[in-house]
Amino acid sequence: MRKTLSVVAAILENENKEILCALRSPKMSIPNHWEFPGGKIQDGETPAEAIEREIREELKCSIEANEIFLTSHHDYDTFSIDLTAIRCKLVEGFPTAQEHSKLIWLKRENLDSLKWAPADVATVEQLIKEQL
Ligand SMILES: Nc1nc2c([nH]c(=O)n2[C@H]2C[C@H](O)[C@@H](COP(=O)(O)OP(=O)(O)OP(=O)(O)O)O2)c(=O)[nH]1
Repeated sequence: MRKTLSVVAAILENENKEILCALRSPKMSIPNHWEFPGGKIQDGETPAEAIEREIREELKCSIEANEIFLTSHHDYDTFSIDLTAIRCKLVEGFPTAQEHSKLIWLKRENLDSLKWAPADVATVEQLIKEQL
């Protein structure tokens, strides 16, 4: 049976209203695609706990999970993903890439210039739409 991953992703906005975008490295699954940083929810974790842990591990900074922005489902060829995008606030430190190839802050209207992981397209569209 096809596996469904439960994944959380952080929507982090800076004081210039730019959103943090992360480029998956050639070594990661779905390589060379942009995503909202995050990862798989572990057993027993709430989505908020999962995103706070993932960002601590992946970007070496502390965030606080605020509200859920969007939940979406996407079928890849070999697995499916339930993606929960959560609005988050930076509380300590500054995001630095550990595994990602690159981190950039982008205005919402420019988000669609990147090659996103297919599961993220719904979230990107909602972010762009929200601004109009
Ligand atoms: N973190 C994150 N993952 C995403 C997004 N969109 C998307 O399709 N994914 C996929 C990529 C991965 O297959 C999965 C997330 O798990 P992960 O980040 O722990 O993936 P990984 O395979 O690099 O990690 P691992 O199994 O090697 O520990 O969800 C997104 O916006 N953020």
